[in-house]
Amino acid sequence: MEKSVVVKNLTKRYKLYNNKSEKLKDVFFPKDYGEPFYALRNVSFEADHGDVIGFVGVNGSGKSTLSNIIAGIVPPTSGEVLIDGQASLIAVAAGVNNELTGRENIELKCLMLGFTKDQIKVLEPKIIEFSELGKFIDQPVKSYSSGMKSRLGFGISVHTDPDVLIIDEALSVGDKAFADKCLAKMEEFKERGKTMFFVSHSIGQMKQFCQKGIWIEHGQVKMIGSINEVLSSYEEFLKTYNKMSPEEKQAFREKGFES
Ligand SMILES: Nc1ncnc2c1ncn2[C@@H]1O[C@H](COP(=O)(O)OP(=O)(O)OP(=O)(O)O)[C@@H](O)[C@H]1O
Repeated sequence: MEKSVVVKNLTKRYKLYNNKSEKLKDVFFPKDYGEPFYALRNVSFEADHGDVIGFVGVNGSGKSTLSNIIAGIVPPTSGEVLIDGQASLIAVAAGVNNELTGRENIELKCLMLGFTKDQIKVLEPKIIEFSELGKFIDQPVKSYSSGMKSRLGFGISVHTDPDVLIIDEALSVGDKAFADKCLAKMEEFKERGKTMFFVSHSIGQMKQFCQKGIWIEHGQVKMIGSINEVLSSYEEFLKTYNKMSPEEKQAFREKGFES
């Protein structure tokens, strides 16, 4: 494949229900129940090999939905994502099974990615050392803090060498020392020409790390360009957005309801 990632006309529609009974009835009468909500609408873009692209947008604009679909964790309602190789997502709430221990998660994820038992024996100690989880590695992940889950997810993703790495807010929950270690690893990936998507509310990290930016608003691409261009327009918009009352902000975010 010439491009690293091709995203074509991606739409994700959820349905919102007022209660559980509505959700059940929707199975039988899908036209009558549930209010459609578009988390993404006709999103298209391409990434070249080695691109480091930041997704910006206010809360609820669709950045995580897009990240999850690119990683293959959430199916789109329509449209498609083509990836040259394997994509891996690092996010606080994704990719790890809460019922399993940290070690079991490492083994499961590596097996799913096609690593042999001998390869896993080599990888496992490296992932454990990177994650700095100590004896918690043999505790179920449901007992982990969000920072600990992020450490485990980060450790697994960077050591399994994906072709495309998606980092969704995973740095914001760790402490500074761990975030620095992750940023160093991400720089290493960048030097090796990997394609990366980065979601963060930290404008500073975006500027430091990304070359290109995609601004998502109401589930649609508002702007694609160099990271400096996109961030300067986005920061300009934030000046107005930040002055809105909580009600006005909510009304702005809920625009996805309009079909
Ligand atoms: N499973 C779901 N069911 C219904 N709505 C959902 C679901 N997942 C996400 N959404 C909605 O889709 C919209 C986009 O959510 P998403 O998490 O992609 O936003 P985001 O840009 O990543 O926000 P944030 O900056 O707060 O992380 C939100 O309005 C959210 O409520």
